[in-house]
Amino acid sequence: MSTAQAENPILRSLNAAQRRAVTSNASTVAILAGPGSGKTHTLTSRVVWLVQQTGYQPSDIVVATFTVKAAREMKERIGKVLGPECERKIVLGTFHSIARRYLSAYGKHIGLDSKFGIADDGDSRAIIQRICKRHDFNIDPGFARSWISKKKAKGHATEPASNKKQPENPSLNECYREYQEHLERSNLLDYDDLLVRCVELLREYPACVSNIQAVLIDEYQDTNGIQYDLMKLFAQARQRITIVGDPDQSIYGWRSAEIRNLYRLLRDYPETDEISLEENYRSSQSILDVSLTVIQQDKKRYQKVLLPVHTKGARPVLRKLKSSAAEGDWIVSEIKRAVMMFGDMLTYEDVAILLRSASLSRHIEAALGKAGLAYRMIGGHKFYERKEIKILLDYLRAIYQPDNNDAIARIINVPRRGIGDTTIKRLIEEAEQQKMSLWSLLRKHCQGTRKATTKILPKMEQKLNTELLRLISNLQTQAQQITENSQQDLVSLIEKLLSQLNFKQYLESEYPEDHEQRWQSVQEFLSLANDFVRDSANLEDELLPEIENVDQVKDDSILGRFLANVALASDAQKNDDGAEKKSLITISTIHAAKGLEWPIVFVPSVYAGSIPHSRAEDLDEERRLLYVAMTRAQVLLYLSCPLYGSQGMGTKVELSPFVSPFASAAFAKQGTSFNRPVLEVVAKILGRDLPSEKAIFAKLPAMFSPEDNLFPVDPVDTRDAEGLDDSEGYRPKGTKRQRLNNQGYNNDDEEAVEERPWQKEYSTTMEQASSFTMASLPGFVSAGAHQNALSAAAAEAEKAAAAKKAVKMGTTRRKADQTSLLGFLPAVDPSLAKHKLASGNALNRPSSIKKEDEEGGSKKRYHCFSSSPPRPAGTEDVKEETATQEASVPDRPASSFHRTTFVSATARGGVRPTRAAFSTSGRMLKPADASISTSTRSWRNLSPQSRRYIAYGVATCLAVDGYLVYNYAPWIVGLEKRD
Ligand SMILES: Nc1ncnc2c1ncn2[C@@H]1O[C@H](COP(=O)(O)OP(=O)(O)OP(=O)(O)O)[C@@H](O)[C@H]1O
Repeated sequence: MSTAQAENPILRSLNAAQRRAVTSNASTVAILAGPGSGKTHTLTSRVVWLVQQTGYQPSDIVVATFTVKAAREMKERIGKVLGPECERKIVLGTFHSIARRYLSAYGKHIGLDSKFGIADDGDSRAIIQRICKRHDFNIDPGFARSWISKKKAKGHATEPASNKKQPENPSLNECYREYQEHLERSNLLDYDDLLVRCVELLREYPACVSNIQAVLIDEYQDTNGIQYDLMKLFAQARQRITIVGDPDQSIYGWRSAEIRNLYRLLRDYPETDEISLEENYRSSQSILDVSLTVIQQDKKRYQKVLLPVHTKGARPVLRKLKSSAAEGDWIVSEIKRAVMMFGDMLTYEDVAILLRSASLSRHIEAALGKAGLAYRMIGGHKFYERKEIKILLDYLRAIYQPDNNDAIARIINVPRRGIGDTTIKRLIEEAEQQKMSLWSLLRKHCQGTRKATTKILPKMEQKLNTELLRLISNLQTQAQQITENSQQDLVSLIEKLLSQLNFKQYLESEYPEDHEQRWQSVQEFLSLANDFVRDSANLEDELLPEIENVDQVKDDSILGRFLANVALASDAQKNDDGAEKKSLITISTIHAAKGLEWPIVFVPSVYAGSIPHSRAEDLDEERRLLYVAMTRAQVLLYLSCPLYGSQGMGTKVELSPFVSPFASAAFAKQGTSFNRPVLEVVAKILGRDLPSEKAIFAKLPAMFSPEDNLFPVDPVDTRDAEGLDDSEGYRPKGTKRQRLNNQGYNNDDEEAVEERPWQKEYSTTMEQASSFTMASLPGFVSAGAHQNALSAAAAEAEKAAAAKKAVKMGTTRRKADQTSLLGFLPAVDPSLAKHKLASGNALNRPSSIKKEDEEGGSKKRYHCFSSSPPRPAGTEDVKEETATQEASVPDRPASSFHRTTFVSATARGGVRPTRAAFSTSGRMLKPADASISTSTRSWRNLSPQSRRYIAYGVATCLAVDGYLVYNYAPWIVGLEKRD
């Protein structure tokens, strides 16, 4: 390296190979390297180098990334070095967003109306579904959708019929043709069209990219055929291309990503300067070792070196849990433990939970919600997919582009205008048959200029005319004014729309149970629109550079740009950039986590059927997915596997074959002890300051367990042995738990406990997250919202229980407002009763405190051990218990079942009593209301089986109610006899 290079600040943070890549003079540079080796870092530095040292104009550089999030991060990094002015000028974004900008500016040269809209996935699916139904095609609409998409991705979009290879089902071609016609009529482009039409544009009108000096592509291994063509076409003027990629991280095969593109590049550009980066800067050595063990099972892969720069660090964990619900609870407890034990050094922001599929989020979300931990989701459904927001967006789409049939169809009867689904369907069909837009058809109907084949009653016509057509036409005028008159803005347009629709009242009548939350979302939508107006006030930022003699359309409609921004923001959550940024745990699909990193990563549900996925065609790609997930971790990596899958206790699962061969050798069975040496290594890898022991201990809450010992390490399937039923703490509405009498319960009508119709706590998954999303953080789900959902579900369950009780009065002596604890039973793992806490590894005391003790100073109890007091000898119940071998539940006054560890928070050394009172009929009492305890039978008179059930019920109540929240592990709970 020359002295000039050594002094250059861009190069100072790079190793030799990275520097070579950044400064290479070759036209084509291919950087192929493993995860965490600094590929993105190098690519960003090369952009800076090309601007600062080579003298390229920022607007002559195109940088394509794979996700919106990655684009934003790269922009930020570049902005920090080159300044915001330069950052804005670089054409940087996803392939789709770059294509949209070019099509909007130059699309007229290929006959495209610059006011085109974007059909998102939902729109495409709906259109295809209608076509299949209309023609009675014997094809699955989902399959047709992906068939069409694949075809377009492979670059055959413009001539579907010319494909030599006949499709298995000829209806597919017909469906494709109609679908395409429909999009054209509605002036819509779907995601694939954006790329296809951009290829067409750049081929037919190369002048529009004649200024491009360099094209840089991140995550190259996931580009597909059409993206490869685009890359080449963008670079056609100077042929300068830099790509970074890793074949081991190719995970988008299902989206037609072509790993072969790597070989194509080397073939098409034989002079390519190939550079490999061999040092991993991200992860600890043990995380890297275990990740490499996973990927090296693929013998066909392209071998490359990847060496850790960091020390070993904590051993990755592979934890087995009884059920998916227990897995969620364990993840929560482990997150809390890590955050607490690292003091302020780690926050919830440092934690990611990466899922093979979005539907696996349900148990995790439930556990986080129960614990009150806020989180954000990436890769699931988003803010813009909430019902109320979709309605507003459809109105805005209709205003911007009334020929958008789908948007019009969705709002014809929203708010209700008495037009039924059948009429709407007929109208759409009529419009499609007449090859005219729905909007034109409706106008003709209402103006009486068309003899309708579809009958609409005159009353409906009038409503349509006054409520929909006039509204849209008026707002169109206003939208036009926004463009012409800067005084009018997008927000006021939306406000007018809201008032004309009486949207607040509409939400109140349509969604009486959660209209307030929905109205809050609407407010949030307004503030997003406001932010958009503010951020894109300068239209120049959006424009491509002027090229001599090349005509460019200036997309000056802020509404159009706002809608495009919404459509293309599908894989990004807008971060809250407000002053008080909350520390949020991230839940993400593995796909959406590509290119990102977190200090702590959890990969739940590592079982066959989940990863590899049961429907996956390419096992190697599934292995690469797991590899991508594992290599996102910097210092702590946790894999977990329940005994039963997320479908419930009926689906026993096996550990993933990708880890089972070396599970015991490579992984720890439970979370590491966070002792000082471990903390120090973590601090060193992350380059953060480690708080003092004293500072950490001062913040530890009472009853806090410093070890990962709240869940059995080897859970046993006690289902059959215990005769418990097989749910996981929730069951579908209407199904009944087995009566305890059948289980040998004391056959007395007092204990003939009636069912509580316990509902599952959460119906949300990442796919249906909209109803649980917190208004103040777009796309983020608040724990509060979950709590509300939980309370609502519980209230409903209570009501149903009371109603049922009214019918069955006499079967139980519980009062109407009392609920059976038995509803909670199966959520508690019976095997825990036999669980022994690990010896040793108790929490270390801060050295200063030890010293104080030794010197006879004030005796602060920083930790203590409790164990069960000796049993009262010779009592009747002890005998009974011995006789029946039911030793799992003690029959003595309140105490712990097992020895356990806890920490006192008070200087007085007091520990909150670990006991709970309850009435025999099942009502759990908190200490505060102990005086109203009305137990009619003594504990002693219950059978051991009954006691055990009640014990578990109480234990779970504690967890659910949040009482003794740090101590909710069931075996810590004591029982108190009350007569
Ligand atoms: N030379 C370097 N010195 C120190 N840290 C580095 C260096 N190069 C990269 N890093 C750091 O390593 C981490 C990983 O870098 P980066 O995200 O660029 O890797 P990557 O190869 O793109 O990873 P992946 O393929 O997994 O997305 C980042 O935190 C980055 O700041």
